[in-house]
Amino acid sequence: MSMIAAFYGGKSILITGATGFLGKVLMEKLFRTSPDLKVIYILVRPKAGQTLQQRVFQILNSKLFEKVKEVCPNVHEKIRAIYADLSQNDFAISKEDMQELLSCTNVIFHCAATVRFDDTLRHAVQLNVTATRQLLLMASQMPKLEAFIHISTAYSNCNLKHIDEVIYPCPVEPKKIIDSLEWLDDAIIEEIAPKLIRDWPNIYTYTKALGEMVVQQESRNLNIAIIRPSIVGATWQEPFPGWVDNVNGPNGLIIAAGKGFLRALKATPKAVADLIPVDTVVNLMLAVGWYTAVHRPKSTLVYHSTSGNLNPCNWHKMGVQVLATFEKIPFERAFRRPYANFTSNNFTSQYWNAVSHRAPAIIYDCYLRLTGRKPRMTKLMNQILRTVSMLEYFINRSWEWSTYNTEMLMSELSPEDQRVFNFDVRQLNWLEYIENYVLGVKKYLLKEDMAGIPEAKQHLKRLRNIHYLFNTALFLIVWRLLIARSQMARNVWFFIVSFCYKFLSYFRASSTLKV
Ligand SMILES: CCCCCCCCCCCCCCCCCCCCCC(=O)SCCNC(=O)CCNC(=O)[C@H](O)C(C)(C)COP(=O)(O)OP(=O)(O)OC[C@H]1O[C@@H](n2cnc3c(N)ncnc32)[C@H](O)[C@@H]1OP(=O)(O)O
Ligand SMILES: NC(=O)C1=CN([C@@H]2O[C@H](COP(=O)(O)OP(=O)(O)OC[C@H]3O[C@@H](n4cnc5c(N)ncnc54)[C@H](OP(=O)(O)O)[C@@H]3O)[C@@H](O)[C@H]2O)C=CC1
Repeated sequence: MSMIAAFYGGKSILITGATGFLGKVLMEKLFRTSPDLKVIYILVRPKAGQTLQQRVFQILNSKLFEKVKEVCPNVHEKIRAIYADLSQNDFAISKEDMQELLSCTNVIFHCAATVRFDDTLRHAVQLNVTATRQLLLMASQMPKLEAFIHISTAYSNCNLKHIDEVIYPCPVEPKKIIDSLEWLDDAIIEEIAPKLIRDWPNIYTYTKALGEMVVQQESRNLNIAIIRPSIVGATWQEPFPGWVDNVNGPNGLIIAAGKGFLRALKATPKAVADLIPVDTVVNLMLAVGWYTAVHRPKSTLVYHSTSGNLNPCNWHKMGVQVLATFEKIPFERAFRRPYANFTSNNFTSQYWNAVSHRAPAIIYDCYLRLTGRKPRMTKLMNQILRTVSMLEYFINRSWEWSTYNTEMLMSELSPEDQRVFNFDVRQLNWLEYIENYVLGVKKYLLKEDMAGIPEAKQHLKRLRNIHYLFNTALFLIVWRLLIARSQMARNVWFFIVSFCYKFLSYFRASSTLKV
């Protein structure tokens, strides 16, 4: 019997960010392993014209939840969506809902955040710092609360090289920042933002670091733990391999590479690619929830959910495997044949951007214009290159994250829990994982049918022929121009032609002698 699964039985669990990538996998696992849990409260806002109920319905009817419905047929009754906007005061939760949350919640998983690297400082602080403080205040009024699990990121201290499982202080107190944002106007805030974030690469990682400080300062006598995942990737095993549902992080790049838009990347091939499967993170979250509630550690423990120090993979190995998978399982209607050129050199990277990215986009847009269609490739390419530039910081460096607490927790689990809530990344086979990942991107993100693979392969063959034809034509044009304008080129041309002629004559003569 799993102790962790039993712990969540009969519990009321509050999840923020349940409609996000991590949140959905967390809910799925909870329902599947503890179908006797009492209720999961999720704080949701209406979005993209959908009401809360429609959003919940869509999630529960997705492929991700197929297994849950077998184990927990009344899952619809066990999920209670509460209207909330985390960027508002008191989260805009109604009095009745707030009362229910305060009196019933046993465990909180705080996943909600803005993960955009380019968000405004005001919005990122509201979501990643102020909302965390507000939730902690709520938690302090919950008599039945047993554990508060805060999800941060392994990159919250990416201005350091070696990162321990401790909370590091930020140069400016979060409270001072929250207070000043109340009276400063947006223009001034954006002006001071670069000075505040100092050596953090973006507002996201900086505000996540502030969020951790808030957790430390406002923890009161709550049982709190912080989990820091690195780059969260598709599912490894559960509920099935390769599940993904957004274009963040590696996913967007895999699409761009598979469709042949992105063929070169400014990345350090030997830098560690610290990906962690989302189900591994979720298993750790559930184990930490149990451990924090049952063992009540004296201080706030931080757990790293990273792969680099236990089972490292580098960007080169990852790129090679991604490309190998594209060979077997190509994406449909590719723009060019997939190719991966990793370079850490600035000049080479600029060169590849011009030759491999911008030039083909411009040429294709000219073709669209000439055929009376609206040009779109340059815009798309600019968008991809902008995204790549935002991710570059993370693919050109390696970090060392210590994992003492995570390993300690692993050793505390029973063999059954180690199996059901496996977060031992040492067992991960990267090649298999990456293949399933690419397949998952094709199936669940691009919604491409496997039956289209032969046609996709044919399309790639056509692209290869066009590529050869284009290169040959280009070579001939350049050569013709050179011959017309340069004596040296004419001499070289004369030399080659006479050499070929002599060679052919010799060949013909020797074959005549043999006869
Ligand atoms: C050479 C070839 C190589 C081949 C081999 C490849 C091997 C594999 C290599 C793997 C390398 C991995 C490196 C990962 C490093 C991650 C580090 C993370 C570290 C921290 C982790 C964390 O702790 S935490 C989560 C991370 N947090 C994000 O990762 C958000 C980032 N991101 C944004 O901060 C915004 O994204 C940003 C960028 C501002 C743009 O912002 P933006 O406004 O310009 O664009 P948007 O994102 O809004 O997208 C506008 C619309 O384009 C749609 N779209 C976007 N990309 C699309 C696409 N590729 N295909 C189709 N559609 C796409 C999208 O769906 C929207 O569509 P719609 O408007 O309809 O919704
Ligand atoms: N994905 C990754 O690579 C990593 C993620 N993390 C952390 O994990 C956590 C979850 O990330 P992930 O699932 O990937 O992110 P997503 O962007 O997929 O999900 C974010 C969630 O936060 C919710 N949210 C955002 N703003 C509000 C708001 N104003 N009111 C209510 N809810 C809001 C979103 O709701 P809605 O659907 O309405 O937008 C969504 O459910 C975050 O804390 C992130 O920092 C850490 C390391 C890596």
